[in-house]
Amino acid sequence: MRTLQPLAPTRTEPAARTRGLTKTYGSGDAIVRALDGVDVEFASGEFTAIMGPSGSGKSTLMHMLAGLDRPTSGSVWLSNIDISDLKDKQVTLLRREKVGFVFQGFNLLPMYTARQNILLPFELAGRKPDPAWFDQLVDLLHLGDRLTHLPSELSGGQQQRVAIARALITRPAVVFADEPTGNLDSRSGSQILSFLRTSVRELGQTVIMVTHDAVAAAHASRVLLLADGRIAGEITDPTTDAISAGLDALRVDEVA
Ligand SMILES: Nc1ncnc2c1ncn2[C@@H]1O[C@H](COP(=O)(O)OP(=O)(O)OP(=O)(O)O)[C@@H](O)[C@H]1O
Repeated sequence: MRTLQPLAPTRTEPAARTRGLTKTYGSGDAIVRALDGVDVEFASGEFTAIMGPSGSGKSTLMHMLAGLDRPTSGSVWLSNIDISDLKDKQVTLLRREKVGFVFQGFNLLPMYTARQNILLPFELAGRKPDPAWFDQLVDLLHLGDRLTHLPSELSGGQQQRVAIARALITRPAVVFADEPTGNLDSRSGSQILSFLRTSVRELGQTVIMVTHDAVAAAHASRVLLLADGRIAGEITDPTTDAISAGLDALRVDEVA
């Protein structure tokens, strides 16, 4: 068993934060305020789940934080860099360096082996990976005997473990996970959530996960509740029951 090396134990500034973050779609009577003046911070080395009713702005918030879309107004800092005013090309380069993604549908390249998929971010950036870090992640995610396999030869859980290794290989400031267990059975899903939690607790990774699943969110150290494009609440050290109660309270507010 290898000794796990923390990512960067001295980092103290938030991994990501927003001020007055607003995103509207459409105009006039048809305007939709997907995010409405959101102020939020994500500490380095924290595992946050973002929850809320359908249409509350979860995906929009994640896209803004990851620099995949632009705010209408307000600011987003990723690793203390204000990305709101950067040019598209600068955001793309920053995202490549600072952000890892884990998607519901795994999003692996079908003609690449597991090893090639994990190393893809380095291929794109034209940089060399750290072989010791690669070995450590492969060990941690139990992928040692799957590296030469294509995604079609892997189970869903194994494919998602490859996707997590690919997200972590660049030691990004933030890993964004979008419903990472949505396509998995409960056993594989719970393994994936444990790996994400281990990456936070033992490697110092910062993870921000969007999910509808209270059981999944209970693996996080904090749950942010969104409603109508605003932060409607926060639960620290969440349990499934506390999360369900928080979501129920939002539904009651919606009906009232
Ligand atoms: N490209 C777009 N054009 C117009 N409206 C949009 C667009 N993207 C999102 N919206 C609207 O913004 C609001 C927030 O959407 P968002 O997808 O962020 O919610 P969500 O909480 O992720 O929802 P879900 O849980 O259903 O995925 C919704 O009212 C949605 O219809």
